[in-house]
Amino acid sequence: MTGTPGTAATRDGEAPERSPPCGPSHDLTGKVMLLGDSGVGKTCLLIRFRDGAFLSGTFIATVGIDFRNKVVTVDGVRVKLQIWDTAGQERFRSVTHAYYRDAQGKGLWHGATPQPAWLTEIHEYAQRDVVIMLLGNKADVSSERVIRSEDGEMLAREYGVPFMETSAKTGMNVELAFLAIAKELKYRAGRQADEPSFQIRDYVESQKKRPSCCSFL
Ligand SMILES: Nc1nc2c(ncn2[C@@H]2O[C@H](COP(=O)(O)OP(=O)(O)OP(=O)(O)O)[C@@H](O)[C@H]2O)c(=O)[nH]1
Ligand SMILES: [Mg+2]
Repeated sequence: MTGTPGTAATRDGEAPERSPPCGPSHDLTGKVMLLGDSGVGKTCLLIRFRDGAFLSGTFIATVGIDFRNKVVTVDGVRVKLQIWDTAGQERFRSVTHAYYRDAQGKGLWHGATPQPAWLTEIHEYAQRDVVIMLLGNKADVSSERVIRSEDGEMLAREYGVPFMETSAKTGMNVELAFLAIAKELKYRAGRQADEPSFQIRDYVESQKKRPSCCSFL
């Protein structure tokens, strides 16, 4: 869908993209960016989604920007998500801004408190019709979870974006977060005549799991 930086690049251990004899491996491509403060779990969410594993142990902050591809099938359409994992540290901000322009989907992951500043950044640097999703990661950590959830819901309502809590540790809602973006991109790419309209916020609300709760209730 876009000529994005790195589209033709290959990673260590990742084969260069070639079409198999029977046709291309996907029907459309979308670029997704993960944004948020350092340590909120962006890289872990990507690894959970891509490889089904959790990176526990020593925290290694991302330097600059990195990407992984994953093809998902939504409603019979294969969508290649090119997922850009940005560094949350302030000193890399100018590097990551350069990549905003071509992204169709963005995930904002927040740890303890929602960060409206990231939404302001997206509006400043990204395309107008970018798909934004607000995620509250580390939902498996019980402390302050409910407060976080309420804050997240409120911020999401204010900005008109979907919100869900995720956990890279348990996998909760991780697949859904990426699939919802893939569905939206597929819907935008070409709606069939008999296809019902797709509202990403309604879809997320109907599908998301809520953290099983709460020690003080
Ligand atoms: N309990 C719990 N810990 C998590 C979760 N996600 C990430 N972590 C931990 O949080 C720390 C930071 O995770 P990263 O994914 O590296 O954070 P990041 O957002 O990529 O940070 P930067 O690359 O600096 O922007 C690591 O120690 C992870 O093990 C989660 O869902 N639950
Ligand atoms: Mg990282």
